[in-house]
Amino acid sequence: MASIRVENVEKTFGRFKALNGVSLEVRDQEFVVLLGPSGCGKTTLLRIIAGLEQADKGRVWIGDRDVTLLPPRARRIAMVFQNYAVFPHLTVYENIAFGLRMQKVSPEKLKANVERAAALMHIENLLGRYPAQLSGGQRQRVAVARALAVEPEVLLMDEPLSNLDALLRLEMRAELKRLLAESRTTTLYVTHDQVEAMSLADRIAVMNAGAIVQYDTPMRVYQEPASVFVGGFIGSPPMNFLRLRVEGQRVRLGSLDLEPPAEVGAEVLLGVRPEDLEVYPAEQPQSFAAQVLVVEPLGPHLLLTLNFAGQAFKATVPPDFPAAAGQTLWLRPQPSRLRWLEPGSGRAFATG
Ligand SMILES: Nc1ncnc2c1ncn2[C@@H]1O[C@H](COP(=O)(O)OP(=O)(O)OP(=O)(O)O)[C@@H](O)[C@H]1O
Repeated sequence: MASIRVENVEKTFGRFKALNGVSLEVRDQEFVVLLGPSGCGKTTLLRIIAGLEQADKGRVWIGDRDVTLLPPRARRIAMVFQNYAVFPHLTVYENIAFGLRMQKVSPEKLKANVERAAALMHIENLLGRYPAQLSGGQRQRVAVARALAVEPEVLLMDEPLSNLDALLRLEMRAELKRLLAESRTTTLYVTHDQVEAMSLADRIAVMNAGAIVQYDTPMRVYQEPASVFVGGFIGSPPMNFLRLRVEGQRVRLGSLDLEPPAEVGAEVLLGVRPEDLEVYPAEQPQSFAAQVLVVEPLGPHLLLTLNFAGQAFKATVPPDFPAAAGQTLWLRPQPSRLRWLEPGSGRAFATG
């Protein structure tokens, strides 16, 4: 097992800059998720680490080895792809053994590694079957077992759950979390699914337009997004951003009198998550009024869309909360959960 270090990697396709000076460090045994919208460069970064793509600039280390110029097979990595390509004409055993046969390991080691990887993925009883006789989730586990069988120093995974239907995907997510925790392999995992990223990662590297825009634990990324982009990309519904005027270093929001960071200009964005707004049917001290535009019953809660001074935002309330379109409600944000951001750049102000 080993750490991964990427330093200042750039990659251009024609005139399109897919990676714009990316640096990233994944600690030994850490599980890091690369998260971002389609086209932001996640797969390109993973392929550069795997050696399937050459960077224009920058370096890649695995452990203390500079692998920048090494071919994929010399990097001691294993990859699991979206379409996980298990070979249909080979049994589960032979699928898992595939990489080991390529490496020409001894028959004893081959058998031991296949059995260990199969046990880790809990598919010992399926070794004699062919892929056509497996469920999607089982095939997925064969692909992960095959990757782990070669004892890679790092495991690279590119959207490994995206071919599964929604329910199986949910099940496999928890399975994978448990199984990979047992294997303790350093893992870099690509997804555009923010819930998957939150669920699996020790740390999330959020990417946008060829750059890493925040790298932190899931809870920090969720509660303290570095920008409007991150707050909007993570969380469903996303974080609300209210544009407010600053007067005499204060921001008035209904009867709330807030102190923004010292560096603010004439306007500021106030970021607050829907679940961090307390909602009341009658006027309260330290609150602001808003009109209900839409009520959506979602089961565990009602999702409200409200209007404050021409700006729409969301809040959640318990399912039995009396809310109807057209009504006025009063909202009080939890002070510790407020986020101040700069309207021009969308960046969060540093908090103390
Ligand atoms: N071989 C290539 N030739 C030209 N452009 C490419 C090539 N590979 C990737 N790109 C472009 O580089 C950008 C980043 O692609 P990449 O596959 O890394 O994105 P991604 O974040 O993984 O997206 P997705 O989630 O859709 O897979 C995209 O705009 C893509 O079209």
